[in-house]
This record gives sequence, structure tokens and C-alpha cells, in this order.
Amino acid sequence: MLHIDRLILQLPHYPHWWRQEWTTCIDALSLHIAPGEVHAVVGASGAGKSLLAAAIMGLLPSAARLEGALHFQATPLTPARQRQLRGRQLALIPQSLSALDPLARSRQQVRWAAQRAGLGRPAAQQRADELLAHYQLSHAATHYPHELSGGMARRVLIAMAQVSNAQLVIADEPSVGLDPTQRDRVLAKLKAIAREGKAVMLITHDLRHALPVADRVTVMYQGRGIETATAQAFRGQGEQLTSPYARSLWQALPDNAFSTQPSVLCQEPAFA
Ligand SMILES: Nc1ncnc2c1ncn2[C@@H]1O[C@H](COP(=O)(O)OP(=O)(O)OP(=O)(O)O)[C@@H](O)[C@H]1O
Ligand code: NI
Repeated sequence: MLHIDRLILQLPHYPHWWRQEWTTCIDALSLHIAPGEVHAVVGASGAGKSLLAAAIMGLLPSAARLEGALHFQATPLTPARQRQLRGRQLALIPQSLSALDPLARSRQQVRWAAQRAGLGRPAAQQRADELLAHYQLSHAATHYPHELSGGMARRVLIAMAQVSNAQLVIADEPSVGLDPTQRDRVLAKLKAIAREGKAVMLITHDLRHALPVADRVTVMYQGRGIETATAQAFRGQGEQLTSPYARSLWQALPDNAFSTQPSVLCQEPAFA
């Protein structure tokens, strides 16, 4: 469905006002996402995850330099094709809440997304109302973005992406600011979308939230794809992981703290 081959992304920066330099934000990254798959992209803050999403959607800053190949459904993702597919076959749940139109009510934002995806106005309105109810936002349907909490705004963005019925959904930190029930609901929805034969890229800094729903995980570090492994490889001491970085990410999870501290196990046999 989505093939990324040795993608390199550079952005300009200015150490002094007269001197421009290029920072490599994505460095020869390759990954592919198959239909039916939830593919998690996990890495620390600044690893380049959101820029990867922007590169796929065609939403990079205009000064960006991009090399390598991006294919969606075996056809190159040119800027014109990205424009044509965005909000239709390609949907993004953006990390930034500022993606919402500050002058539109929640109901309108979701309806517009439905109309962009091809629904007529009455059907779009009905679908928007159903999704707002699903995400417990009916009471906020007439609210503007500044009247929404962070978690509510996030759920409006999720409803907007869901309404498009896209073949590839990129969810960039979709559960930040949500309570555990809402988070589980969103992650379950992403899994359900994949089960319909669509592809989901789940971007998160938190491996813990990704593993229960992901089929495969790509670990990013400073713009590079360090390792792609199945979710099942994250078990035990991480013996099945090939990179020390992916292993240490796994071992650093709170539930694994005991397994990385043998002395604790010795003192507390009840935990063994
Ligand atoms: N528009 C931009 N111009 C210049 N540099 C940028 C721009 N956007 C991001 N960067 C830089 O690129 C790097 C990767 O940023 P990115 O937002 O992709 O990280 P991330 O992995 O999504 O992090 P987070 O988990 O905090 O969202 C960072 O060092 C960031 O400072
Ligand atoms: Ni990000």
C-alpha cells in the first residue's frame, strides 16, 4: 500500500542570518505498510516522526529538500497526487491541535471533512453527527476550537480523519491528552480500520500504547529507521530485537523495570 524507499528530508536552518545550512531530519528511511496492517512508528521527541507524516501527506514546509521514493498503491506520490488524495484516500490525524479551523464549529469541521471525501451535504451532516456522538462530543458540536479541551479537540481531529474512509490513515500521536477509556477507543478504532483492509501508520513516542494494536513497529532515532520488527518481537528481554536501541526502548517500559534489574528479582521472589 505505502512504500517508502531511502527517504531523505533536509530542512534549511540559519546559524547566522547570512548563512544557510541544511539539517537532515529524515535520513535514508525505508519502510512499507501493507493493507490490513497497523504499523507503529516509535521514537523519541525530535526523531522525525511528524515530518515523515508531513512528507507522505505532501505537507512539508516549501523549503524542504526531499530525496528517495514514496509510492502509494504502487504509484509515485507526486505533489499533485498528494493534493488529490489528501482527505480522501490519505487521511492524517495531525499531532498539532492548531490544524482545526479556529472559525468553525466542531460539527462543521467534521461535515466539511465528510464533504471533501465525497459525501453530499445531508449525508455528510448525518455522518458528522454520528461520529461526534461516538466520540462523546455531541454536547460540543456547536463549540469553536478555543472552547474545546485538548482531548476534545483531538477527538474532533480523529472524527475528521475517520469520516474520510481513507485507504491509508496516519495517526500522529492520536491518544495524547485522552483519558484511558478514550485512548483505548481510539486505538481500537485504528485496529478496526486496519481489519477492513486499510493501512494505518500509528505514530507515537510511547511503545506501550503502540504494542497492543500494532502488527509491526519501526523504531526511529534521529531521522533514521533503526529497526522494523513485529510487535511479538517485543517480549522477554527483547532477545528477538536486533538493535540495542530498540531493546533498550522495550526494557525501559515501566512493566519491564523488574526484568532489567535482576537484583530486585532476587530480593522479591514474589515478583519473579
Ligand atoms: N518546520 C520545521 N523547520 C525546521 N525544523 C523542523 C521543522 N519541523 C521539525 N523540525 C525539526 O525536525 C526534527 C524532527 O521533528 P519532528 O516534529 O518530525 O519530530 P517528532 O519525532 O514528531 O517529535 P515529537 O515526538 O516531539 O512530536 C526536530 O529536530 C525539529 O526541530
Ligand atoms: Ni511529532
